[in-house]
Amino acid sequence: MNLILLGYGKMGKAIEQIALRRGHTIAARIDTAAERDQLPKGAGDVAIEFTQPDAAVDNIRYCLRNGIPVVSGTTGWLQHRPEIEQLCQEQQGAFFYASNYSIGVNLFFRLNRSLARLMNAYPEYQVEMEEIHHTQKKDAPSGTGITLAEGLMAELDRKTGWVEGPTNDPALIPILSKRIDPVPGTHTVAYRSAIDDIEIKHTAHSREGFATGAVVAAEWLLGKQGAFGMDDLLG
Ligand SMILES: NC(=O)C1=CN([C@@H]2O[C@H](COP(=O)(O)OP(=O)(O)OC[C@H]3O[C@@H](n4cnc5c(N)ncnc54)[C@H](OP(=O)(O)O)[C@@H]3O)[C@@H](O)[C@H]2O)C=CC1
Ligand SMILES: O=C(O)C1=N[C@H](C(=O)O)C[C@H](O)C1
Repeated sequence: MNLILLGYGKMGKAIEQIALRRGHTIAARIDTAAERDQLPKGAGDVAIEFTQPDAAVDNIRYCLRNGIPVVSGTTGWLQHRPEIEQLCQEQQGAFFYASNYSIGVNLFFRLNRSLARLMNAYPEYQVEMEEIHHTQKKDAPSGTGITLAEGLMAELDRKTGWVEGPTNDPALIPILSKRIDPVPGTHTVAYRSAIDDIEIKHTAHSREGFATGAVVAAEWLLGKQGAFGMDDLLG
């Protein structure tokens, strides 16, 4: 495949390394909307979009309107997801999104939901979450943290929402965000009682897992039509 990298920052560069290793080529490395708008028609087979919260929606719209299948990993814009999915349908386009592309985190998402189902029977445990990332991260809480909270809300009857920071509201899941260099991404879900604590934790050692997952998603998306996520890819 010939890949358009929309966003050539930390993730764009990590994705380039993995893509080249897997035999793909790079059609363009884009860091601004102006550069993107100068792309010739048919410049690449798939775009991989890792930019920033205020740029993602415009980039994804551009791809869908120009018939470019797009894999996005940018976090912090998902309030616009229904609009993007509608545009994808109207344009008969191809769109793939994951808040986290690493296999390990996607296993962790499933473990989180299973543990939450189990904990319905044990109301004496209070659940809380922590996410730690490098200081350049623009959004908080992390997209992965929000996906974990949504998993808890879907399975744990006593939780109806989440909040950033501590809370005394028993219906809300507190998510604590810490920014420490050079952490690529660490997420913990903890159940605490007066007697003991149970914690599950995912620690990324580098960006390799995120980048590999994004390239695999691009390979998988080529030739498909619709809006997809990691559960479609992993089965
Ligand atoms: N889903 C997942 O698995 C993962 C998601 N992420 C998410 O991916 C995003 C990017 O992360 P990261 O690479 O670390 O961030 P960086 O800040 O390192 O890179 C972002 C890049 O996007 C560029 N950019 C800014 N605006 C535009 C635009 N309009 N069009 C094209 N490019 C643009 C920036 O250029 P400039 O610096 O010149 O402004 C920069 O090079 C974040 O939202 C992060 O949360 C990160 C890791 C994994
Ligand atoms: O900004 C990052 O770096 C990361 N962002 C994603 C998120 O917000 O969950 C995924 C990963 O944790 C790294």
